[in-house]
Amino acid sequence: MPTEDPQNPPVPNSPRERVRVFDTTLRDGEQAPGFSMTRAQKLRMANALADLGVDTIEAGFPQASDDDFAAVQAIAREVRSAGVCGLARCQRGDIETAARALEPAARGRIHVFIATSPLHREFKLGMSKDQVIDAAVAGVRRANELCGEVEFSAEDAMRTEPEYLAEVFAAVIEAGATTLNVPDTVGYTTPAEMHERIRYLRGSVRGIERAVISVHCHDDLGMAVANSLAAVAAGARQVECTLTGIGERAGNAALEEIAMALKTRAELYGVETGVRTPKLYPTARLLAQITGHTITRNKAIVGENAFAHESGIHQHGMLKHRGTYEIMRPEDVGFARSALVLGKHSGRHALRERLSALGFAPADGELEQIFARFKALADRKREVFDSDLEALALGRDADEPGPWHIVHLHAASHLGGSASASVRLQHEDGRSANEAAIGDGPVDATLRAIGRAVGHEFELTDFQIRALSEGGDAQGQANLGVRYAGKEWRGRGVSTDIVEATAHAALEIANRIERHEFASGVAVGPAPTVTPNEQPDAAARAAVNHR
Ligand SMILES: CC(=O)SCCNC(=O)CCNC(=O)[C@H](O)C(C)(C)COP(=O)(O)OP(=O)(O)OC[C@H]1O[C@@H](n2cnc3c(N)ncnc32)[C@H](O)[C@@H]1OP(=O)(O)O
Ligand SMILES: CC(C)C(=O)C(=O)O
Ligand SMILES: [Mg+2]
Repeated sequence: MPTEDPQNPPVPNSPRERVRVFDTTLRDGEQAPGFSMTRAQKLRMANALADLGVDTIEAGFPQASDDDFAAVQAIAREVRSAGVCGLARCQRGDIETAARALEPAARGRIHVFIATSPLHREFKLGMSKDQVIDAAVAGVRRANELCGEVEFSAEDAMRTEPEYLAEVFAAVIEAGATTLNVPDTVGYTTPAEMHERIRYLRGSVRGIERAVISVHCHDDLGMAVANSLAAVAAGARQVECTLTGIGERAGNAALEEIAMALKTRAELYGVETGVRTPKLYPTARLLAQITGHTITRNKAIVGENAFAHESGIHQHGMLKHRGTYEIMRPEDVGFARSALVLGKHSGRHALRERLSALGFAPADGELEQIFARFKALADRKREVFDSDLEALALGRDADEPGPWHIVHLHAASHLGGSASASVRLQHEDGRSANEAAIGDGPVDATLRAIGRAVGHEFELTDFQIRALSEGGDAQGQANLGVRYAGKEWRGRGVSTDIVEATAHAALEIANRIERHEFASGVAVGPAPTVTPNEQPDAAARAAVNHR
């Protein structure tokens, strides 16, 4: 049975028990090489985490540096809807510094820790079992004098003798700790071991009913989330995690995976978190933007492929019933919709669906021809885009996209001033166009110049740059969305130069518009969202989008 917890009332109108989310993106996450954030970045991220609905934000280690102190203080001052926590060793200086940084917090928490395992006691700290208990108790007492909430962590708990760990926890509860954290500091444990350890602690620690049991898992063996969930199943009621799993070495348990596992398998765990899951994807994107580390495409929950399907058999299933290949709704984690990506693994069902969304309704024989050419093209390209499909449907060569081609492009930015671009375009009918424009940066100036050259006023609705490879000669892909004639049009361009990639993307859009306007009897402008064929169970149908 779960522990009765006076500090952790059930969510109103909900029969489920609440599991608190303790986010340590800004402390453990930031500790990883290459993930340091500035004070302003940490503050921005803290506000986003509070909006996401985490219960506590571990904002930093105030003793680490003046800037970390200032970051924790600024977050404590500004964030009101989540608790704010600072980490401290069992040393008076660390604890008093943390208390000062947390002074302005609406709900501050000092997180005191000391390692308890034999290896850490003997080789790192040079302390006996009794000395570690004395330091832990003194640290918690001092923190308790200075702050309303005290959490204690037994670093390397999962490699600590269970009976000794229970002794340490009993002592710190007596000293005033109200959250007891069980870290698997080096990601060594397994779900079965974790379950057994939490069960043991709940049954053997004196005073445990007065504290919340927390778990803090690392991912060295790829089991951080599984171990955290095992702890919850055994009665832990706080999980420590980071967005996208950033953290020491292989990282921490990923917040978004825990939140969605508890939500998706609620019948199994019988608990819930306060995480506003539709904010997961945008918040993860913000973190990636701040740290400069992009989210891996196949990452669970927030990766670009999490709701994308390229295989024909899966696409066919998705078009019939989303539940065939998706266990979560994309909108529940912040994606607009599922995506059916056309590539060499796709089949006729998805192809016909996409062609129809683009305004083409080929008869069966015609579809067979388009399908054969589509497969040949897909064998050569990584993905087949709308512009390629249009070319195939119109009987053009997809590798000869025209009618406009770029002959010359020059873009320059001027320090402290606006940027300029000039383009020369050549049309297949012999016309050429020279235009120049200024803009807020070379990309903007290039877009304006191309728009002028082809005679369209583009209203930019989306602009993203994605690295396709690494290194100095990395290829970048520009994805553009523009509104023209009341419709949304998308284009992509690839180059080692992002301005050039953007120019190719803009030209792709211009060419598509022109081809549509030229091709008689073809509806202009694709609807960006495609809903599958009418099904009896409308709620179970997928909303899918083709990229
Ligand atoms: C598992 C974890 O994630 S723990 C958190 C890890 N995070 C960090 O270390 C980031 C912030 N750290 C720092 O900025 C620095 O390490 C500081 C400012 C805290 C300390 O720097 P320094 O005083 O130069 O010590 P240094 O880091 O080299 O060594 C750690 C010292 O803390 C001691 N120590 C380590 N953990 C604890 C603890 N929980 N309680 C008390 N003392 C501890 C070590 O025994 C060592 O003591 P010594 O200097 O007397 O030998
Ligand atoms: C400070 C503690 C909780 C920690 O990060 C760990 O043990 O991994
Ligand atoms: Mg850690």
